[in-house]
Amino acid sequence: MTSPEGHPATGASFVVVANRLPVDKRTLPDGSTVWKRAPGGLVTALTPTLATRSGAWVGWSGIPDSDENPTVDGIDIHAVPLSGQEIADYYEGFSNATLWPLYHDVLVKPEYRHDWWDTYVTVNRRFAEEASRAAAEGATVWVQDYQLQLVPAMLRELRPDLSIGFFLHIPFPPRELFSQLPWRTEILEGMMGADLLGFHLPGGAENFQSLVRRFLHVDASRDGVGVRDGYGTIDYEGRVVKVGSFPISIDSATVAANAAATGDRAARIRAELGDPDVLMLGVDRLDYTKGIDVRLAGLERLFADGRLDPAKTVLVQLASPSRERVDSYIDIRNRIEQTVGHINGTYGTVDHPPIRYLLKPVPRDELLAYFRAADVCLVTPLRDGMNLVAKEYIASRDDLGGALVLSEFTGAAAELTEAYLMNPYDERSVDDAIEAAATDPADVRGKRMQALHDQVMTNDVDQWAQSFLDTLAGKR
Ligand SMILES: Nc1ncnc2c1ncn2[C@@H]1O[C@H](COP(=O)(O)OP(=O)(O)O)[C@@H](O)[C@H]1O
Ligand SMILES: O=P(O)(O)OC[C@H]1O[C@H](O[C@H]2O[C@H](CO)[C@@H](O)[C@H](O)[C@H]2O)[C@H](O)[C@@H](O)[C@@H]1O
Repeated sequence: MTSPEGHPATGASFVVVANRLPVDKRTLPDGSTVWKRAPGGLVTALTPTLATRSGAWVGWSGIPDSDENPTVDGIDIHAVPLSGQEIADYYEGFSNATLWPLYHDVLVKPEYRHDWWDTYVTVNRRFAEEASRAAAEGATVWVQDYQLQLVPAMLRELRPDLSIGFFLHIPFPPRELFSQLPWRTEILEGMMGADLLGFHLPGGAENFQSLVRRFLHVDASRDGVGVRDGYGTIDYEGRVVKVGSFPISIDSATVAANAAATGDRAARIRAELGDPDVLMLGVDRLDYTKGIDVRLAGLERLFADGRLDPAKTVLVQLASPSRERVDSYIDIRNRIEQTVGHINGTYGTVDHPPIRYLLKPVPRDELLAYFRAADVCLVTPLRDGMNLVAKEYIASRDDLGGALVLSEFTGAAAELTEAYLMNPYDERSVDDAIEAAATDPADVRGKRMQALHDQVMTNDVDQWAQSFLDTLAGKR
């Protein structure tokens, strides 16, 4: 059934459009398969809104050529199928070998390929068409992230009745870097299809305003953008587009409760590791942005200089495989594995290698037990949009144990100012922060953790979603 305007009368009044669906296909021991809700912060944050507003989620399953549409926990799934070639060109290529490095300070050289761009346009159109089919007349549609920057304008053209939001989860680069992009005007025009554009930090929003002034020749407000309110405005094609800063967070209360319930697993982890004086932890997707190499180099210097004792220190590095066919990811994996081998070979003994490295995702409860066990969590990215690991570690520590070493180049550093902040480009800063976090007196570390814990418990992911959606709805 369609409305007089030809839009689905029974569609969803709230639609999320994201590269990934919020579900995973799992294989059971008997070989059968089931779809399960993926344990991500975004789906947790949006589940109440999805349930109360008859919501739908448009995305890719992560599997080539799959168009199964399972309903999981009441979420109406609209799968967007991608062929193997499209995964190579749109996801691994344009999204993760062009945009990802360009938006992360050109840490590796972005590849600018016209065939990848053509597939990015084709796939963005497919997402927009599926969102158009899913949305009821006048619905709110929230488009997520750099993989789908053309969707807002494509969707507005198909469905001018919709209220469209867009949120970028990674940094938005300054003019000097963004201008490299051969399709810079098209990307900006694509994003400007939204009614509200959200970034983690005011700086990203202000970079965007500067770029649309330069390349789209539009009038963008010049007052600073505030955090969660005080948005900027851009006059564009007879509409006013809002631009704001909405730092994402985690489901803090659930993380805190589940971490506290891990029981004595944290103590057993320490015992299994030989009861070290200092247990350090790294938890990351294996990505060159995350600075896993930075923390390994810092640890090696601290061992070499006698500032930390390798016999009494353990670093557990939990890494989850990511974008494994992209060259820069193959390179960083090789470099990290070589360095781990070098440090263990040089500073370890047969029964005490100081670094324990795992390349596989760890089950959620086990991860929370590691957070509870660790004296120091090392979050050392060269650039990161937010970094939820930092917030998960802090939420896990209602016992006020532990200390967070945090790179200034993460979005999280803007709020988590009581962390042991460091500049990953400055060896002295790296070494001093790691050493201080490991050796400061318990009362100093406890006070810092108290302030961090209060911050993360007060600002959770529900607040993030509500502040964005209220601003989109004109309530703020
Ligand atoms: N080895 C791992 N095992 C299980 N979960 C992981 C692992 N590494 C990262 N994660 C989870 O993935 C998420 C990473 O989010 P974030 O730090 O924001 O970075 P990104 O989204 O860039 O990977 C967190 O929820 C974290 O707990
Ligand atoms: O989908 P993948 O290619 O496997 O990558 C996983 C996600 O990585 C990126 O995460 C970002 O979003 C986080 C939440 O806002 C933020 O904390 C982090 O700093 C970002 O890197 C990416 O933006 C997502 O689209 C990916 O799904």
